[in-house]
Amino acid sequence: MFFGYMFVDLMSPLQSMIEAQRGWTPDVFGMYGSSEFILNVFGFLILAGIILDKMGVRFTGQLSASLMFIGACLKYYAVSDSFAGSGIETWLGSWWTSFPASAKLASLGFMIFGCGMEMAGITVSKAIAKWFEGKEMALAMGLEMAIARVGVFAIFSISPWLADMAPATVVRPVAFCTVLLLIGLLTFVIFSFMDRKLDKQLGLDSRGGGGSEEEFKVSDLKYILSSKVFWIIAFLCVLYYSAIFPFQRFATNMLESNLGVSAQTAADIFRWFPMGAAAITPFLGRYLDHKGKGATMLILGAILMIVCHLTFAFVLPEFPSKPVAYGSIVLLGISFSLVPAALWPSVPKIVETRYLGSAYSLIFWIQNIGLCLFPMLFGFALKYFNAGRTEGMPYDYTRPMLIFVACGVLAMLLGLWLKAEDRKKKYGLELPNIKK
Ligand SMILES: NCCCC[C@H](NC(=O)[C@@H](N)CCCCN)C(=O)O
Repeated sequence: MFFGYMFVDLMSPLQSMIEAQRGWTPDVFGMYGSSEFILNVFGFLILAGIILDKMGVRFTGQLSASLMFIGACLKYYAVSDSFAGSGIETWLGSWWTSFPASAKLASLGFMIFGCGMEMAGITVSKAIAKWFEGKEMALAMGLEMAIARVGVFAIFSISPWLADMAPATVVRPVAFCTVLLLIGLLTFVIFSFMDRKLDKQLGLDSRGGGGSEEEFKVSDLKYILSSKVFWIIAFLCVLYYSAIFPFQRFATNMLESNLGVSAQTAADIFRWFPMGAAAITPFLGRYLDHKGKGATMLILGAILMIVCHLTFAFVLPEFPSKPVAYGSIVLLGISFSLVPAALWPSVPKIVETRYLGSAYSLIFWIQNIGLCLFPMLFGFALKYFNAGRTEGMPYDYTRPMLIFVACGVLAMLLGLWLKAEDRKKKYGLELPNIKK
């Protein structure tokens, strides 16, 4: 997860450089960002959930880590100098000419990587639920997400530094993260041995099944799809995350434009966002394990996000102050701890373990639709509202940012609805995870 999250965001602080070196304008950059989710949206994630519930965490984990590595290799080739001037580049550049050939192949690589990354995400969640059932599950998930956030922090620091080394190039950070993904694949193989040992101790079969619960059947999906609370969680998830991950991709340039600073300085400010989240998420997970209050945490997280995005939209352009920028980013980090820390451990409370993988995959699927559309929508909004902008001028982010504010408002309303449903139907979303 650490290396995966690094790979996802390695281009984020390099928007200006990739525009200068490979001609990726903001709309191209936005579409490239969306490509991570395209195959998932067109059904791969549903299949991934079924594979996970049928084949178990070890097989699915190794398959997903392999896909991540293959996708990364393709993306590396797309931005490399050997691709520039090749026959493939000529052919890819001969159609849909407004979208550069390097962006087309990099997007294909990112699509394959994205399948592996999301499949790994659900696999890891199911593995944690298996290893920590009735124990410190939220803390374990919180730590996993904290490690992922440290990855984002690390890449926001390392990527511009690697890219800026003479001769400045976007290729170096891509190559670096591709090697890390190979190491990630090897670490999952090691985990698989440990997981097999756990199964032996628990008396489970080679796929981690065969305990007291029934085996998963594809028809079980109907139990998930007919649950109202499942849909509330899924829509809350898509709205909340659509205002976080797509924003993350544009945040460096937003700060660059609003504060009038360099890309490096903007990335230096923004990298504290995942760090804030990394520091707090495990504590909130622990709180949830011992005290509960999951639904309340979701509402609070959405409110904090609204405040932050309003600040980026209206306050920063008027008062381009670094303390205001840092303050809002730390606050957004707190929001980004509250929601994930409460959201993911809530899923095992509303569905049975045998179809937990499919429940996670359906939530990820709906979330991926948002993550796929929002960078495009935001990229187009940015271009539309900056129609008169000339090369080198800062972008105006005020009106595009309202897209993210609206997501926050809707997520907050869903959080309130979820809390009301929980009070009525007693899912235990406000109760601690640890059973004494
Ligand atoms: N075991 C993973 C729990 C979910 C963590 C969550 N990630 C997602 O929701 C992903 N579907 C989206 C990741 C987008 C970047 N690739 C998180 O909070 O990071």
